[in-house]
Amino acid sequence: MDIVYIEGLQADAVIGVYDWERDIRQPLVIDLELASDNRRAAANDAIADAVDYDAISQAVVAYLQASEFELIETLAERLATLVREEFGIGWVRLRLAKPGAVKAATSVGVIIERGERR
Ligand SMILES: Nc1nc2c(c(=O)[nH]1)N=C([C@H](O)[C@@H](O)CO)CN2
Repeated sequence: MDIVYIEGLQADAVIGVYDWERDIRQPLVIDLELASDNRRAAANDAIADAVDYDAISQAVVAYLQASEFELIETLAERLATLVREEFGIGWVRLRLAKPGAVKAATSVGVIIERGERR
């Protein structure tokens, strides 16, 4: 299995459990590892045969900007489903960070893996 990755994808979203968080947008940072078999794309030198990190980045940012969940767990789960279903990705590892959430921490967040790694 090969991997196509996206690192440090940033967007602001309505996210959080507290009342004050429902009226503001907060920065989120996403890292994605996407299962791929890069051999066909490499052999044909064709984007049509590749996992298109640009198209996936655009879809993820659009989803983040429109989302209004309370928990980052929920958002992470929905993003993993979006990537797998819309782009036919068999396995994804997703790290969702909410850097401003805890004053004493550089960042907090979740890491999930969904699908079969093969
Ligand atoms: N496991 C989680 N813990 C917390 C979350 C969360 O989404 N998942 N959210 C918050 C608050 O919204 C916090 O980010 C405000 O600073 C607290 N704990």
